[in-house]
Amino acid sequence: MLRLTGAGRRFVNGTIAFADIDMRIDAGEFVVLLGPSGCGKSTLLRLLAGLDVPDTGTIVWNDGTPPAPGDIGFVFQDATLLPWASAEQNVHLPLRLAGKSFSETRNEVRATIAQLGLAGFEDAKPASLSGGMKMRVSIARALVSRPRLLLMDEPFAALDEFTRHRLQDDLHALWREARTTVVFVTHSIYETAYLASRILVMTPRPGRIAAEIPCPLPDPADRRTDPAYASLTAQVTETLRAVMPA
Ligand SMILES: Nc1ncnc2c1ncn2[C@@H]1O[C@H](COP(=O)(O)OP(=O)(O)OP(=O)(O)O)[C@@H](O)[C@H]1O
Repeated sequence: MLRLTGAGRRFVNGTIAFADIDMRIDAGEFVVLLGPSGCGKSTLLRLLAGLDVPDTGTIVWNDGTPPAPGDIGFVFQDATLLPWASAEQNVHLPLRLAGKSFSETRNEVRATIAQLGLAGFEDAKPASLSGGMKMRVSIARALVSRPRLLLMDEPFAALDEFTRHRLQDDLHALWREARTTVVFVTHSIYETAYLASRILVMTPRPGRIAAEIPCPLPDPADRRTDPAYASLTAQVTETLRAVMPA
């Protein structure tokens, strides 16, 4: 889908977020960027979203043109919902910004809400939803325009462990079904091993891709108890230990 070559980003204050990043994202992958705080993961996602540009290097899209608005969905750590709008209105927002009325997109909006397990909560305002439900609305909003690329920046970091597991399960099931290309940023080794089809490990700032770990795990109903999952988390832990400075 895309390739970054020698990409670097240096801010005006001199901070080098990342340097010499070579990476490719293939269509249908679930790529997890795993790295310590401040290694430039969010900046890298912003670059993939077209919200920022590299100072050095290039980003090349396979079909020659950067994706149009609507081709990329973005989910942040905070659900960033409009507090005065219902779940349904929040999910409709990107379609509204693309000039599509609610009446012409009602079916897509409601189907996406149902896909995220929120049928019956269409009229609920964010204040009446739990943290996990708000994040579900946020993911539905990112998916409603059927993006080619879904970028997720630590979306589950603020959730409790139970809610986090359920959202990981549901996201993984959605990905298995639709095979939307996902780039997911996290600090969590367990989350990485559970979700990824390929892991890119980043070093502390300036971030570099220090290791790549393919994840040939099967798609079991419960990956968490699979011995292959345990050995993958051990492999990721060992890789982190090897690439992090002492
Ligand atoms: N606009 C900016 N101007 C200057 N420095 C910035 C700017 N944006 C980010 N940085 C710095 O660049 C580095 C990388 O930031 P970024 O948010 O990409 O890291 P991250 O790996 O996503 O961190 P975290 O995991 O804590 O969210 C950090 O040191 C940050 O303080």
